[in-house]
Amino acid sequence: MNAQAPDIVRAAYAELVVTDLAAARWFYVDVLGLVVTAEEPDALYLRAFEEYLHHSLVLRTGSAPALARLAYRVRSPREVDTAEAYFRALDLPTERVAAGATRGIGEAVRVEDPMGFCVEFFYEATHVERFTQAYHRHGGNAIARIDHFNVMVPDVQAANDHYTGLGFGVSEQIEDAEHLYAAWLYRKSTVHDIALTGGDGPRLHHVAFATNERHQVLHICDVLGSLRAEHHIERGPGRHGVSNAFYLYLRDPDGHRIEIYTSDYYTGDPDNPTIHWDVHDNRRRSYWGHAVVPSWYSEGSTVLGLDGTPQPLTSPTDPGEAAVTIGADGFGERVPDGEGFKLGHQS
Ligand SMILES: O=C1C=CC(S(=O)(=O)O)=CC1(O)O
Ligand SMILES: [Fe+2]
Repeated sequence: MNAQAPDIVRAAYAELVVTDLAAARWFYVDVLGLVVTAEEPDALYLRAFEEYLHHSLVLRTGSAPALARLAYRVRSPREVDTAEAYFRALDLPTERVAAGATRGIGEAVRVEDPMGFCVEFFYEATHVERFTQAYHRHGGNAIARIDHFNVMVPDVQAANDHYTGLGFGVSEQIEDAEHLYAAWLYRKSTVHDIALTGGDGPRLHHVAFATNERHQVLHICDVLGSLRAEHHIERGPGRHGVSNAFYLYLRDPDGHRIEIYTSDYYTGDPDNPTIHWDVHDNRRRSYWGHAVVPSWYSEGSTVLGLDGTPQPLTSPTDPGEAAVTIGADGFGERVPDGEGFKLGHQS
């Protein structure tokens, strides 16, 4: 009999390894405006304004940039036990960690999932002051909360199946008749808590934070411009096809990708339909047809396994999205309405 999947509430925090904590502090606190919950000589614990759990991002000093782990909150302490039983039944490397293994987080279970990511499941966490209406503290770039993780995997279908097995709904997919190129899956009532991007993996593609309004996304761009730090902007601002969100992608001083994201949509009804995008639809990733900078498809962060060592990469066996897409989000030639997609000439 299959073990019961844990009742996962949402994507809750990520721990990133950074090589220069002061530079990371400048980016995440001075530029993005995240709140410092706690600070140690080799670690920062950060949260966004609407968050009352201890943190949604841990930055820890290390010799090379990496994703240490992704963490999901579960619905009760008992669900931590359920998670442990579920992953042990899958015969995956699993360990129980005591409260305080991560400052501000209670007892948790950590697993190396089938894709090679270290993923933690917890319930108990220290509550701290919530600054939802502390408008005197918000900058024009106020970030509300963590929204989702995006990971790079060589087999999107297998990763999709792992997460649906954990009870995630599928909100959107990019596909053709032969292949699933990307997928977005959710537990909370938004478009996703986890997105799967095809490519060499396991790698972290990005961690995304949500703002409540588009002007806060735009203000981050203006702040970076005024600081002559515009090189941290990788892609956007723009409107996604998938998710319908208004987006901006940044690269932090170590190259970790951070998305700032707002205005996706509700997915909370049990019959929420999956949206299927044809891989040839140029609007799928940028609804206005803007080109997607090649680094957005090709670059990601190293991932540490449960033992803390970098995970080796595996390449996809099937052709990737950029290999099969005509136009690849570029300046395609407009085809008469109703005759398929705006197809362009791939450079
Ligand atoms: O959050 C996201 C929503 C949509 C997209 S995409 O570029 O529109 O596919 C990427 C993304 O996964 O970062
Ligand atoms: Fe995203």
